[in-house]
Amino acid sequence: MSVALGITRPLPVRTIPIGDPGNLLSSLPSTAPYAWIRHGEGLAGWGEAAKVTVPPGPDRFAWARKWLASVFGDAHTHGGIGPVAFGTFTFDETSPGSTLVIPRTVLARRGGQAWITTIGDPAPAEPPTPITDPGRISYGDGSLTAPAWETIVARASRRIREGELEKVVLARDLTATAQHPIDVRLLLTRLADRYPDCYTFSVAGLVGATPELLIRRTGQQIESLVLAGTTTRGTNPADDIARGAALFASTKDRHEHECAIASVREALTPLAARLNVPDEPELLVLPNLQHLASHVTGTLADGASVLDVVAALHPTAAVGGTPTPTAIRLIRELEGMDRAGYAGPVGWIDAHGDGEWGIALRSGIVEGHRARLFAGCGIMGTSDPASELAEAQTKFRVMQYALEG
Ligand SMILES: C=C(O[C@H]1C=CC=C(C(=O)O)[C@@H]1O)C(=O)O
Repeated sequence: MSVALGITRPLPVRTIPIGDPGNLLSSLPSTAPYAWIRHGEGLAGWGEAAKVTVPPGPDRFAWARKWLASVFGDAHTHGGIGPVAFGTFTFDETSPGSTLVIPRTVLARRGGQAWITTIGDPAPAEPPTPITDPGRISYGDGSLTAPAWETIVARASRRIREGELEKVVLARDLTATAQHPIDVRLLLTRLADRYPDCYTFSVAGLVGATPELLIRRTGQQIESLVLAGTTTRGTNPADDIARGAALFASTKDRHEHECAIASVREALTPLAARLNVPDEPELLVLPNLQHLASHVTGTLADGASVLDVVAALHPTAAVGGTPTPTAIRLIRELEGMDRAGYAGPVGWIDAHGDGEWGIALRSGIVEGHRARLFAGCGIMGTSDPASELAEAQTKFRVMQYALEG
């Protein structure tokens, strides 16, 4: 565990409204950029006023909350977006690497208004260095080859048919090696341009564009976008519509989605004074895929922070399975890898306990010349391993596009 950087408490914070800052990403430095962007709004941060590695274990979210309370103190802001912590939590509570960072500078835009928050003496404004290209990218298998992954999908599917569990989400990883160091800002720019409906993020080396909002808290209001059930885009508009309709009609995908919804409903019910879960999913159409999606809204019963809600929700059956403990055991048994931050909560929290956290899908861990990319699929008793592999390959394309353009 490390608490960096001798910060004074309360934090010497200053938030000021500013004019249009343009593209938030264009202010980021190449080293350790922090970002959370959707439709050009969100946060870009740099510098580290405080940073901590959260110890693994069942109490990690409570530990993180305590740390945040001690660092934020009463650094509240009135109006605008003040100091925030960006965070990434590993998928598996026993895995190391969950991290919280309070950047020294945060540029924020919400509802067309913008603010800059600085902690301590503002760092001298250095013009960001030009974004660089990583050159040629070569890929390799991660923990399992494609055929070996198909084998574990078949095994999981059989275990489901035998009645051990209802659903499990299995993932695999690919390694990417670039000719030159990978500039995270290039990945962010490509992702934000191509996937404006997704949350493009960069937190402590974990980079991606996720369509899945685990939870947003704004005061007492909460929102979640639950995704599970996937098909590809069509080759023409009629084909696109036909594939979407087939997804809606697919018993396998509807059941897969219902598992994810049930896990979210179960986690939120004890925390909510009011909860609205739609009876039917909608279709979320992304540039590469279509998902069954349910927009869940509610009001919190008491002062739970966004991180308390994250703690209650993670892992949903969109990334774990049903029942959760059996699915987690099967994931540990079959995948043969540490998911690290992939499929874990990623996002930000402010000093009031508001914030937005996604599930870190369509993502990779980037370091120097190398990246480790992840993709997974919900496996049911009727899953066809070859189709699940094809779905995972399409999901990898998001980060492959970010790397290659
Ligand atoms: C696990 C992933 O996606 C999840 C979210 C949406 C749809 C999913 C599916 O249809 O399998 C997955 O549950 C991933 O993108 O790596």
